[in-house]
Amino acid sequence: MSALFAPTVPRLAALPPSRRALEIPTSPDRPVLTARVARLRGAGSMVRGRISRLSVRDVRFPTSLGGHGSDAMHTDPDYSAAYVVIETDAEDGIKGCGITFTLGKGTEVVVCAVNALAHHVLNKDLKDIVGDFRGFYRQLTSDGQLRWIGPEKGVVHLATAAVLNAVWDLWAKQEGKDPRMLVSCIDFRYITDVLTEEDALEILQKGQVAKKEREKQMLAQGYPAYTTSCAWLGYSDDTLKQLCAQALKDGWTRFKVKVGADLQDDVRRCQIIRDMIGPEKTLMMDANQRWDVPEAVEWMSKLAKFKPLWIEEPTSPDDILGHAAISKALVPLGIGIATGEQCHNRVIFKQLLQAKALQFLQIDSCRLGSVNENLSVLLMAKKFEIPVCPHAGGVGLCELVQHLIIFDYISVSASLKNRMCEYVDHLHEHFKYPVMIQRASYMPPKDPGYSTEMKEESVKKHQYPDGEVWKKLLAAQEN
Ligand SMILES: C[C@H](O)[C@@H](O)[C@@H](O)[C@H](O)C(=O)O
Ligand SMILES: [Mg+2]
Repeated sequence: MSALFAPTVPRLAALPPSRRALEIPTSPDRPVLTARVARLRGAGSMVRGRISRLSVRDVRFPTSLGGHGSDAMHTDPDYSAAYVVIETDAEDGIKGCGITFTLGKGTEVVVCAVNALAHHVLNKDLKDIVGDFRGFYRQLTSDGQLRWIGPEKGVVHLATAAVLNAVWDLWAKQEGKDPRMLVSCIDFRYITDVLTEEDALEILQKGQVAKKEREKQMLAQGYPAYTTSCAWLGYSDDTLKQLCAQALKDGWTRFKVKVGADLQDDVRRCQIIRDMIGPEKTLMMDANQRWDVPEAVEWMSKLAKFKPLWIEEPTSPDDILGHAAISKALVPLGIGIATGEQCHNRVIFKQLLQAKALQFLQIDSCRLGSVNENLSVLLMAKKFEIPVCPHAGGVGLCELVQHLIIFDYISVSASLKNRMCEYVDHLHEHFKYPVMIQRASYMPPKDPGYSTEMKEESVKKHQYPDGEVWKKLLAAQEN
């Protein structure tokens, strides 16, 4: 039902109206493509085209000017994206769009990496790519020369995410997916000690039970969200109060506040927000990797009175045992550990789970190797019974990750307990299929694809350094 995964919606939406009548909604015991439809189209004809063009652009939004997105470590973030578009020779006008999220200057480095990866995609048939998606994923992440500057982490992995997100968008616009197909996209290398292909299939098959009810529930109520928009670190107390009052009016019940730079500031800001939202509503805190391990425990002991559900990224994202130590100290105070937005790959997530280092797992649609790698993490989280609460915000992260988390609920976790997806109220107007929030919940996307496509006008305006917005800003800086 989420447009990326539910077999019915993307295909219905992608087809011309005259052919929609042929579609029969899928159910667990019905193949994705019904025999009748397959016969009419010619089996396999849904996946079509050879990738004939890949373009990548450096798109930046000057969010730092308003302090939007600021935290204890990223004080002047310009929300940006390396924006990839792939086209095919199929002459159907369908293109695949992919992004990865970056902050300003970092974008130009990611753009270079995308260009370095492009030859893996160009001139390939989409059918061959998705026919062996696991192999293709491995080809991209195991490039004999590029993996040296990864492997599967940092700039090359962000570039991999952007490229693969475009492939998923293209594929999702063309056809739906079933459990076996999804499992065949996952590279299980390095994780078979906790999740095998058989485990994955078993989880997904169990996830088919009562799936229709969960789909209906999502369509009616949406997926619960929380907001980070009120309490960026660079916001004044007045802005914080004003945004918080508005969010309460809009029905938000879960809030995240940035902490970690100055304890007195944190105490004051947390007091303001707790007073405004009251004792019952949910509060989360995010330190963005600011502390050492003992410092994290000490600092959070002082903020415990504000009853945070979790502290996010208390220390280096690479410090698995450090997270475990912090978790051991803070869980007795009722504070869980959340992390993931800067986790390199599935291996780090595996170890975080093995080490009992987190209580909330935060996948990121643009840092991990696209849907392929995120699927493996969702399945591992299910195996360890750790709730997934995705990282979103940035540019387009909400648009992408809503597909993953709604899929998680419908087909993997089957639970909403302790689960919610981040929401940030910025930059959605630049997307062709922006997220829809109702009653503080993500309403399932119904348009074809992965909601990755940006409006051409927005891309042109914000392209760095020649777009209209940057030309003006850069000229003003010179004067
Ligand atoms: C620089 C960014 O805005 C981060 O502060 C942001 O992604 C944040 O960690 C979050 O959890 O939303
Ligand atoms: Mg965060």
